[in-house]
Amino acid sequence: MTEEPASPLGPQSALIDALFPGFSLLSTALYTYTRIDLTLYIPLILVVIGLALALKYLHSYVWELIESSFMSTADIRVDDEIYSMVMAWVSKQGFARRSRRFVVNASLGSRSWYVMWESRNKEEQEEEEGEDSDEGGLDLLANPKKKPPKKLNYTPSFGTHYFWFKGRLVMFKRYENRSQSYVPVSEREEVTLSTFGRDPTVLKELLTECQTLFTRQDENKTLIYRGAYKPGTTEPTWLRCMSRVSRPFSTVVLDETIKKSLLEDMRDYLHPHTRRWYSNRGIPYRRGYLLYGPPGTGKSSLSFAIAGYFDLKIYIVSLNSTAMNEENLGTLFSGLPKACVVLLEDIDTAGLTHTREKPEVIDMAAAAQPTAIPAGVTPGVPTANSSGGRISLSALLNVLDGVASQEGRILIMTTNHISKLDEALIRPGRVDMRVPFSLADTAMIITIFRGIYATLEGDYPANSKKAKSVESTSLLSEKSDAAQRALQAKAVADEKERKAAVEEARIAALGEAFAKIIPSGEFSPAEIQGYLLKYKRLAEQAITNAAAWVVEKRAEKLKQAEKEREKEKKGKADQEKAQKEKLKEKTESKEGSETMTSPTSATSRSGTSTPSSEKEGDEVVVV
Ligand SMILES: Nc1ncnc2c1ncn2[C@@H]1O[C@H](COP(=O)(O)OP(=O)(O)OP(=O)(O)O)[C@@H](O)[C@H]1O
Repeated sequence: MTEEPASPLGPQSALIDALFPGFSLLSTALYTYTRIDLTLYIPLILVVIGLALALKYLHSYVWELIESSFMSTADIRVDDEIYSMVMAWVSKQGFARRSRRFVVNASLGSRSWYVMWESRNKEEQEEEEGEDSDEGGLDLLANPKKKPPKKLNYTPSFGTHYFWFKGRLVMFKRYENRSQSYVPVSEREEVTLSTFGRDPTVLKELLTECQTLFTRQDENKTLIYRGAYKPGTTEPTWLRCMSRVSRPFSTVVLDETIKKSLLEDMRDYLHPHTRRWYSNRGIPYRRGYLLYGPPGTGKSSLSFAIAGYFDLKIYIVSLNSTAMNEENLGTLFSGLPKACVVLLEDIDTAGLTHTREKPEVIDMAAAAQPTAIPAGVTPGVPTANSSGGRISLSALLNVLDGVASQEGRILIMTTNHISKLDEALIRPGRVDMRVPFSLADTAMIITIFRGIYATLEGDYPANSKKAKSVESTSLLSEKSDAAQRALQAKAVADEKERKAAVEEARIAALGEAFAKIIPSGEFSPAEIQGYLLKYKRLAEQAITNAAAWVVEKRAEKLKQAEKEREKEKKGKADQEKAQKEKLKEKTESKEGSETMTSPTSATSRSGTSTPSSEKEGDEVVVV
């Protein structure tokens, strides 16, 4: 009889099992089937494990030593614009395209700033491509379904990726920072760029290249920023929301003298020497403009045109936003660049309190009504205003004048009702120039008409049928000699010029005819432009139908005015009713308290003939 093989493990099995769970089971099984005694190898296994751990530690220690002593590293902040710049550059590199594990982004809905930039640019680029291909563009209009799907963006996933830049090996490291558990996963990343060598010049060159590529996309564009919270935080910051092709200053129809003086004033203000001039005299280097006039007269358009003309970024502040308070506004203003345009639109509707010193305090009685207070406002605590916004006039003035407010900025405020504004807001020093806008007069109507119908450079893309038909005459005699060709070219140019002059005269005559039908000072440029856009390529038809449009528009305006009068009347009636009810309630509660007063006072009241006015008057008389 053969003896059962004894377990290879001795008493030390419990200790080994504690260190490596399941070891005894594995070694017994191995011994049963192969007769290999694993316990004999325990020292060897321990040595191997120890060595592996030591090597791992050594590796990270040595690598850290190399990184700190022999490498240069740039940490890329994910909440800064540089992140978008680096990612946009990386996505165009071969190593990113070859990467087998990558991050893919498709929509603007993503929280990543890079995606916002990238998608927006792709959309703009696609739109521009659509405009350039004449036939394709029309095709898309006829069949919108044909629009190609949005392109996807690929960037390498978490890990270390290597690439060559200017003959140097560069490491692009993207990893998740697990310690930031309070921010969304998509924002929890860290990005670094490193290269061998103690000189970081190559990294700086790489970052400059990223920046150049990024800003090249913005040439001739006005960049628009709005206030927003930093991803995953409640810290306000400026977020680039879009870029627009800069609007030529000449396309804003405004009195030429006003336009000229405005431009001269701004040019002088932005001159490099002006800052010193201001500081020498102890005057804060700021300038404010107030654009006022009826709606649709070009106030916002002029603001954007100014930003484009001086190549400045434009920062739009929404004072009506429920998230806007003095602290947030202050943080935003302190984050403004040295020279920029800050736009406060429709300042009269921003719901600023009209007194500087007395912020409104919410009535505790009204607070009992569930709808009386906007969400997030504490009863009894001074509030900025009563109409939704959170900012008071004094808070706004503090921010505009305060130390945090960046010097060098151009502040533009627009309003439809200058009379509604507090004098403090528009006093000299805060508003240095007031620019009036008005409804379209005859000259403006003609200019708007010409602006729509005159053929401008780039109206027809080079490859379009119309452009080709204009150029075709020059191809007629390719075989003729040089002198002949020069003569022909001149003849073609002359012919083109003559045609352009004839066309210009025709449009001017049509413009005058149009201006005779449209009454001066009755409609805004926006209304006239809106009407003409219905007949974009049919100038004559626009003139034919203009009289009917005027009649229709007048009727519409009358109706609108009637509606507003009704609304006003109703508002007044409601107000009166509420006042009466309040008075009634007050009298009733007073009478109630009087019946509850002491007999002495009751006697004295009945005994003395108190004048009725005193009886009904305020508490001071009663006391
Ligand atoms: N003076 C103008 N010159 C050229 N275009 C104008 C002018 N006024 C209005 N428009 C056109 O009308 C549209 C609306 O203009 P804009 O938004 O600038 O007016 P606004 O005065 O700022 O209006 P609101 O007070 O309602 O904000 C724009 O498309 C703009 O092109």
